[in-house]
Amino acid sequence: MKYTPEQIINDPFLNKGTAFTQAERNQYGLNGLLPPAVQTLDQQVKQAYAQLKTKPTDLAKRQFLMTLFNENHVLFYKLFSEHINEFMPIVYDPTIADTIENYSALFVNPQNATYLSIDDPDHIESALKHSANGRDIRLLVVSDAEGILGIGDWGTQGVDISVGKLMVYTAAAGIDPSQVLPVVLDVGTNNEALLNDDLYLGNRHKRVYGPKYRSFVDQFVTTAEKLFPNLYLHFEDFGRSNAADILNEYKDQITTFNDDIQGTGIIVLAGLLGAMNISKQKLTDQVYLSFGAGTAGAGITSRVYEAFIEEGLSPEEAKKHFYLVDKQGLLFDDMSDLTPEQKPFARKRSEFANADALTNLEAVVKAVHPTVLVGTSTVPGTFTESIVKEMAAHTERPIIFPLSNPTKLAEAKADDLIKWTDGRGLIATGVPAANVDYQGVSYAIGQANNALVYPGLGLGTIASTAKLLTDSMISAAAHSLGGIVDPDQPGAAVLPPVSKLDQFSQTVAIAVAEDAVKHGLNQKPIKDAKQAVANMTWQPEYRPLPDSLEMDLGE
Ligand SMILES: NC(=O)c1ccc[n+]([C@@H]2O[C@H](COP(=O)([O-])OP(=O)(O)OC[C@H]3O[C@@H](n4cnc5c(N)ncnc54)[C@H](O)[C@@H]3O)[C@@H](O)[C@H]2O)c1
Ligand SMILES: O=C(O)C[C@H](O)C(=O)O
Ligand SMILES: [Mn+2]
Repeated sequence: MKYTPEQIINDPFLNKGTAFTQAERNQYGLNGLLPPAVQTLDQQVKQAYAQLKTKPTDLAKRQFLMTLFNENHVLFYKLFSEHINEFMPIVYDPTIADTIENYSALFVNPQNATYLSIDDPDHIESALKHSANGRDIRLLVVSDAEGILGIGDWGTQGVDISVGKLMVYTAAAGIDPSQVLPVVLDVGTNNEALLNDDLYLGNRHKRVYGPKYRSFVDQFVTTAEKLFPNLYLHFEDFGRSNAADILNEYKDQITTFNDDIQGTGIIVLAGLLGAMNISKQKLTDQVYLSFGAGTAGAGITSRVYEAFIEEGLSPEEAKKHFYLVDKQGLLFDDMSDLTPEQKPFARKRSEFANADALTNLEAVVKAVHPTVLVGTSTVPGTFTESIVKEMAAHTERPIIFPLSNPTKLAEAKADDLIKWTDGRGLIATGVPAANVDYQGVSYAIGQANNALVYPGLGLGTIASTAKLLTDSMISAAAHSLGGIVDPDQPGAAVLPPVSKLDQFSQTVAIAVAEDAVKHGLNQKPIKDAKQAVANMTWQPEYRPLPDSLEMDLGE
């Protein structure tokens, strides 16, 4: 394909805006298509940051940043990487939830995403091909948007979670933005508000389930694998009835990852290991209670359980440490509506004198005395003062992770948890939380969000050319985050700070790549996993336009 000068300026992968040098303006026919001044990338970054600062709300800031992204990827990522701590909550969770809820009304640009419709499976291949436009796609994030964060079903509007997750991959781990593709599978929506909204941009019918749905997903997976043979396929925010089934179907065949199940499992395990470093306790002495045992809750439980086994417990011994609470209360093995992921951790009624009364969190906390309480229930405010105080009465360092996103759905707020536990709580939240000052100590609150690990995990897996993503690689990722925080500092956080996300993403990536190579999963020869990760890491800086670029200067 030949480019016209205009097309270069309008292609976010090529555009440098005012940073095109005079020589480039001469070569590519850009004279007069830009203001005369030639700026450096740093000058552009400063100017864009100043403009961002004039925006009154986080949503307005996000829209400004997305406009920048649509115009110029290098500038967007340079700006993002210089302000990672400040921009994460704007580009990603929690502000991303607002943009998903308002996607159709705010729509201006498809942002190089691919929109696949269950009503039009014949166009899966051409749509993926045309979106990739000849790019070497190595990483694809796909969502069917049935379970966006904790806000439910958002149909086509969920495309923004694929876009947003990919932005974090690049900002955190330096995945080349020209090698990624965000995809939404529009299989309908059960969100009545969307179905009745004139502006809604997705398919206007109920969500399709069953064989037709699965065959659509399969057609998508097969086609994507065919078109992009070196693909790392990331699934995000699928519903509870599909997420684990889909992962189980493909995880032993292709390099694939479910963020809500596996990514969340890694970050929570890493947070628990961080908590153990602080409390000097043993992981295998903990009593673990999951409140909300859906995709994330069951995924985390399974990962932490595996860690107990790795530390030497037998499966029977390990299982005794885990309790799942869902809508029914404590999950018992005689319940007819357990998911396959819940079943292994369901308890026997005979273990309790008052089993039939264990239908709410408070009763279960009283009965089992958890030392770890993880919330993935989507029900805000459920870690109440009396529940937390009851838990804290029976353990020296209560570990409490209210993880439901976005902010409005969190089971508790960090400052309340610090107060209610008299500063003894080891707390992490799903969205960023400010330090909590309590009785002369400043408590740093870790962010137990899968965004702290999925970028490094993906980079390490892709760089190592691993043919599968294994439990061993996942475990390596979870164990790699130790040693960054000083656990003996008063008020230390259980996880490293987001401000260092770009640094520790490299640490995670190297640990994952080394594990893959150690187990012979690499498809291409790799001498040095660390070097392979470094070679794969993209930097936001202007490069010469490709030699292969052919110009149509109309002369
Ligand atoms: N921090 C993170 O990295 C992270 C990662 C994944 C998910 N999450 C959050 O976890 C939450 C759940 O996500 P998911 O993908 O597991 O959703 P899901 O729908 O698969 O699971 C939610 C579970 O909570 C249960 N639940 C609903 N009401 C309840 C109640 N009153 N009491 C007890 N349980 C109840 C549901 O029955 C379901 O099993 C979301 O808010 C999501 O944002 C956070
Ligand atoms: O998207 C996030 O912020 C984390 C997680 O994947 C979620 O679904 O909540
Ligand atoms: Mn998610």
